[in-house]
Amino acid sequence: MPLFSKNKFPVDGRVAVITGGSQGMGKSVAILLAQRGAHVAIIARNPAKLDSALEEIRAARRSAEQKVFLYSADLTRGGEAAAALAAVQAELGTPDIVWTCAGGTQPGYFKDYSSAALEREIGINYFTVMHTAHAALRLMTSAGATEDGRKRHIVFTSSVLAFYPIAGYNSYSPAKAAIRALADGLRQECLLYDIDVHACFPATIYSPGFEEEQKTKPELTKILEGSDEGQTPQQVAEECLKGLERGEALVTTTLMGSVIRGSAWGGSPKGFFDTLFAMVLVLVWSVVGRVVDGDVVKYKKKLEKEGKADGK
Ligand SMILES: NC(=O)C1=CN([C@@H]2O[C@H](COP(=O)(O)OP(=O)(O)OC[C@H]3O[C@@H](n4cnc5c(N)ncnc54)[C@H](OP(=O)(O)O)[C@@H]3O)[C@@H](O)[C@H]2O)C=CC1
Ligand SMILES: CCCCCCCCCCCCCCCC(=O)[C@@H](N)CO
Repeated sequence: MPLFSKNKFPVDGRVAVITGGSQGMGKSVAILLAQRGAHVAIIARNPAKLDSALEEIRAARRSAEQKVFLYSADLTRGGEAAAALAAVQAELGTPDIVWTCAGGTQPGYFKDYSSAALEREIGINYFTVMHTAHAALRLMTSAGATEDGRKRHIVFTSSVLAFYPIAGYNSYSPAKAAIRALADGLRQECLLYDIDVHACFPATIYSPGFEEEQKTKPELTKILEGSDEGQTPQQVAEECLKGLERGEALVTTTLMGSVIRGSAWGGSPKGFFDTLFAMVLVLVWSVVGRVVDGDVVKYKKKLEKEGKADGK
């Protein structure tokens, strides 16, 4: 292996926990890590979906020595997250990698949600991540350093919407932005413990969750995200892993994702080209932001012609 390509995210022989590992991106991440030699535990609510995913993960293993495990829990509750991770520790050992993929949204116009629905979206997209990270960090820190001296990792799954929130996702993007903030702050704090913290920022993933989204997604939102080609869950898992292997703190999975992130780096760790990108994009966005807002105004005028209020 060339000198400068040292893998910063080895998974071989390590214990990896994936929340939301029963379908979509989470299942693809679990399969990919099993193919690379990890012991894999998945956590989600629905036991039947967990069962069938675990069979696929078991079949993907490189060797029969690799252990697999599932645990059904609602991670919006702190107690269940702690119990789930304790069960993984008892079965497979202290987690070396905890990767949160649980999340999801029912897109819509903000005013149309009930207050309870808005709270549910924050629960699914932020509380699950917060509780999982909290429980993981407690286990990891009380277990002390790893035997082989390799770092442990906490990986979050956010969305490009954390950097550029668009109309129709306002129940969801704020939680994804909160994940980005947690990743940056916790990364700094975890320098104390030799634990790396990362966040991944996919754009459209053609997952079962995405199929559900399409049922309530406003036409305007479909127009705004129309330029995004989308990726399969497998592609997203592979791109995330590549970024993690390069040692990136914030990982994007497409060029468009890097472009959107380029305008929003703030104090997050970045490389040389990322810095150049950021300098250029601050200028580019003064045009792009206006163009995209212009699309919304165009859509409004179209609706007015048709005598409709907001496209519904
Ligand atoms: N699809 C997309 O276009 C994009 C998605 N993302 C993000 O990527 C991640 C994966 O998305 P996607 O592949 O679409 O996922 P899916 O919506 O297809 O699957 C979501 C997974 O999370 C689990 N889950 C949901 N709620 C909870 C909960 N309260 N406790 C425990 N597990 C839970 C689900 O299982 P169960 O229901 O049984 O609990 C399922 O395994 C999400 O965080 C999503 O927000 C980011 C960018 C784009
Ligand atoms: C120069 C810059 C050009 C930028 C143009 C703007 C394009 C916006 C694309 C937004 C894509 C939204 C993906 C949503 C992913 C997601 O998280 C949901 N599907 C929820 O799961």
